[in-house]
Amino acid sequence: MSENTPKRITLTRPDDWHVHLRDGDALPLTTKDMSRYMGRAIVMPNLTPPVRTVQDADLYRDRITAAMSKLPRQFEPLMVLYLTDKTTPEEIVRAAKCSFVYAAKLYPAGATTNSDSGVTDINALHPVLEAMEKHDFPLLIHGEVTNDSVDIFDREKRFIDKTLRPLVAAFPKLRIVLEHITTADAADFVSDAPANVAATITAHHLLYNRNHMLVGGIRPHFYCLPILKRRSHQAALLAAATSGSNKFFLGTDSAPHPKDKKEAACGCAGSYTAYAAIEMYAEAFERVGGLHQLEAFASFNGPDFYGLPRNTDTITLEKTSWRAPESLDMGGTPLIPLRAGETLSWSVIDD
Ligand SMILES: NC(=O)N[C@@H](CC(=O)O)C(=O)O
Ligand SMILES: [Zn+2]
Ligand SMILES: [Zn+2]
Repeated sequence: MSENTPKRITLTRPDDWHVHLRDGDALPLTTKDMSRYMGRAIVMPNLTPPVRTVQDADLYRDRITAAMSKLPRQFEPLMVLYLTDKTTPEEIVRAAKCSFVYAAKLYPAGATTNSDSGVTDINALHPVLEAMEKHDFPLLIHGEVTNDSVDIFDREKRFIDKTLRPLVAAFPKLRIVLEHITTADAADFVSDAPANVAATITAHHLLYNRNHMLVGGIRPHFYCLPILKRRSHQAALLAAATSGSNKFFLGTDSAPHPKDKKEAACGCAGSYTAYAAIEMYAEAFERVGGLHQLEAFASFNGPDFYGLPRNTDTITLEKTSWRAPESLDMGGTPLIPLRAGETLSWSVIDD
């Protein structure tokens, strides 16, 4: 940390371009945490059953809005369709024309939490991708192959080589966000790709590597997909996020699972960070002397890529430490957030 690190920074209000709000009893907590200072949130559609149609998205958006109605401030939920083998080009056209669906998400079937209804053959999806390209409707991707034979630490790189590179070549105008990137390979691929290809990066992949998850005991709350990689990949992600490139932006991938589903013999993938997201990003950026790049990453690059206006008001962060809660209440079920009980060094203060 350099001596002239600021103790207080004011940023244009950020947005979260990748979050799991879940549904039902989870919504009071997830919408409360998201509403503290985020302007907008790209709401991931991997519910059970998933958000497959504009009508599903409309109803889900109503449930989110209802959960938010008692909160002191609101954020705007930007809805996303979940692509399946049965998605039609007509549904894409409907989504592109409606005012509240902003993208469609590709989950390779079996790649992550609630991806069972995902896409089994991307080649069969070509008519849908053509419609997306034609209507300038962004494609968001969970970029991992699912073959049993591919090592879990190699699944992102393999997806880039096997699927993403050909996809970008076949649909040169399609806007693509490679979500929650975790490797130097992904950072390099996105940096070198044309301007219509971008990536989100989570706070946890900037702050941690696989040693944090596995050395001295197995820590299930660090288990998320794509899995934390080795330290050199973490360094590459930090370099990309703080590089000043407009291709990288904030997406927390905050993904709550009940405590007993994480601390289990076969625990779920996903880490909950939304309660302290910008605070954790500030810590990561500060660690590499990149705080001056935080505003572009958190507040400019996302809306610019999606073709939406930047937020016009601001939030202020102060270097004041606070203790993260040991546990949160997700609709009557305990949820252990990432960093539970630990000290966080940045706070968001009211203007
Ligand atoms: N990231 C995760 O580990 N989990 C996410 C799904 C996802 O974003 O892949 C979830 O929904 O729990
Ligand atoms: Zn994912
Ligand atoms: Zn996610």
